[in-house]
Amino acid sequence: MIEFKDVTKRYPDGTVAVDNLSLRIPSHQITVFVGPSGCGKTTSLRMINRTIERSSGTISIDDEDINSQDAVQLRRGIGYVIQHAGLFPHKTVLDNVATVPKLLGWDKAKTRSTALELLERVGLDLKLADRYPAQLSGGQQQRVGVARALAADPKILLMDEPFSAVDPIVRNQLQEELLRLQRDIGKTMVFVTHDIDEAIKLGDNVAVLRVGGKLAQFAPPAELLANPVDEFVESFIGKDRGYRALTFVTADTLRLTDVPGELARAEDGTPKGWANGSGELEPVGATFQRGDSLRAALDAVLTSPVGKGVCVDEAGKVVGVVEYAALAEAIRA
Ligand SMILES: Nc1ncnc2c1ncn2[C@@H]1O[C@H](COP(=O)(O)OP(=O)(O)OP(=O)(O)O)[C@@H](O)[C@H]1O
Repeated sequence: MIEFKDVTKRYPDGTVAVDNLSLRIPSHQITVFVGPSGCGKTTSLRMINRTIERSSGTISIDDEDINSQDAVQLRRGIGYVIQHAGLFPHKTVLDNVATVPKLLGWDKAKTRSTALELLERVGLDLKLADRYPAQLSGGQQQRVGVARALAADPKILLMDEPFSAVDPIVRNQLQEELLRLQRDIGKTMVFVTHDIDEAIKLGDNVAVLRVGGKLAQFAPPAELLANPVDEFVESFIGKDRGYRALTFVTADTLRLTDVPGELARAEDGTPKGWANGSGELEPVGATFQRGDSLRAALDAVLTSPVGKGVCVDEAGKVVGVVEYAALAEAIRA
């Protein structure tokens, strides 16, 4: 656990970037700092690895004050990923990833095998290992940045707007990959973004900061959407919060009805289309599974030509359909 207790950062010109911040960042989860420009997200993050020193208060990692440790030693146990990846331009991808292992004096063979394994883990084609950063796309550079930060197997990973310089499609892929990676590695991640959707998607917990470096709310995303503490948080979360909150409710208990005759199925049980009475099949629309969210189920209903969402199992076989009424019932519950 990383704990901030009454932490304040006042820069030499008098700017108070972080004001009396207290919060507990749980281990093995993703905690996101989000808020408008200049609210102290980066300052808060960088105080954890002491690239910025706090003015007062304490920050501890697993109950040990970070100021009682040597700053260089501390930083070696904390991975750090920044916007534009911050790769060394004159080093190959492999050498970038191997930076910390080399500093730690690992032997060549172990360094190389670890670097290659990490590149694979973050979804990079190993053919790119000998390229230079300028020969990669923005998304690929970010993956290298994550691999480099993970190279010495740090317990903590700090990420400062790592995905904000790439286009929305790549950004979405990188977010999905980060969640997949986190399921494997279970690091304590602290992630900074100004994008509330990114915060809600990635965070197990979200700290919303307001300008002046004050904590407005610290809560899991579902709670933030359901119960914003004040108008600032509510307006920062934006519109559609009720709809977006459906992401955090599973479709497990939805009442399904039997498969109607009009839903044509292939031999393997997968849906083929809705019969429209004139001998043609209309596309099924989106489908959902039991473990998906109510939002996915609602999407299935809305994209269905007959207003019935098709529920499938893992193999894609139809298990039932859901109608508006059952969905409305589940949403109200
Ligand atoms: N070295 C510095 N000297 C003086 N003021 C600074 C310094 N670095 C940051 N600040 C100020 O501290 C406040 C918080 O900055 P910080 O970079 O932590 O915010 P942020 O939330 O990460 O912003 P952004 O989303 O724009 O990156 C801002 O008002 C900023 O201008």
